[in-house]
Amino acid sequence: MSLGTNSMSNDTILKVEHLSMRFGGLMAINDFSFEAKRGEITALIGPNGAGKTTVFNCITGFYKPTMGMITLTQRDGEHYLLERLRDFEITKLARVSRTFQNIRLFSGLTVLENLLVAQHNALMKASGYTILGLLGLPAYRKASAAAIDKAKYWLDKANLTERADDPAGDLPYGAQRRLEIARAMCTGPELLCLDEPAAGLNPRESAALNTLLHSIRDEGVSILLIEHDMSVVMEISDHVVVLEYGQKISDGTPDHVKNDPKVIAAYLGVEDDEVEEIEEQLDEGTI
Ligand SMILES: Nc1ncnc2c1ncn2[C@@H]1O[C@H](COP(=O)(O)OP(=O)(O)OP(=O)(O)O)[C@@H](O)[C@H]1O
Repeated sequence: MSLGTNSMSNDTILKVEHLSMRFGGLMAINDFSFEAKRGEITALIGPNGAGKTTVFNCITGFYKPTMGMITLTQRDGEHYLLERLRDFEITKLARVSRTFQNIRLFSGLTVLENLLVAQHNALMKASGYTILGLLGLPAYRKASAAAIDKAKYWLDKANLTERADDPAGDLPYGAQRRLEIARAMCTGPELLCLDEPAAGLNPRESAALNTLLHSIRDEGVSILLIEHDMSVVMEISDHVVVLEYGQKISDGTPDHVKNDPKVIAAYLGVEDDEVEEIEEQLDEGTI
């Protein structure tokens, strides 16, 4: 649902307010709020089962939240309430794209074809949805050339130009991950949501991923990611939000979060009364 424009800060691309998600008797997300800033990489982290994927699924329309409001503000100030949109509308209207934990490419199509298929909707629109449009309309020819240019641009950014004509399924794992992200970029998102993009990557592939994510951010596209690999999170994120048992326990810069006793306790699996002890150890510099 588009709300038009209003005075909310245009620096915030995503505002999640009082989000709750119940599965039967389990409150997977409980009154969770955070903001992601435009042009930043925001990481959502937390121990296994903390609720990260559930939050992602609420933002991208796979789940309808039990309660709460999720506002996406585009560059031109247009607002969308994501919890009221269907998943395809979230991609098409609100311009939110996502990737999944498990790679979902068209493995029999070439690398280039994967990037062109992602632009199918824009091309069909330019054709006027007619065969004559496909064959002769100048608008279609222009859109088709633009689609090829965009595909070439993201092939280059993802360092995949040399593999453009190879089947996507033949690429090494890390290259498939970059292709998935390049494909998402071909849909022209304002917010890119990545579910564990570094999972299973070797250090070289991880470095190539970081380069790609930085180049996406440098174009002004905002990134929200779930990631388990702390070295990736600390290296590439501008802002980190930490979830535990469906609730926010920390929110700030990577440095702030890294030194937050509550976060250390959550990751070490200690009880609440041991947090003070960790605080003392942090002050003494013994951890
Ligand atoms: N569709 C569902 N039905 C029932 N329970 C669910 C469903 N999806 C998630 N849950 C539960 O909600 C809680 C949060 O799960 P979620 O997958 O969001 O956590 P996570 O932080 O992404 O975990 P991980 O790091 O292991 O992927 C878990 O207890 C999980 O079992």
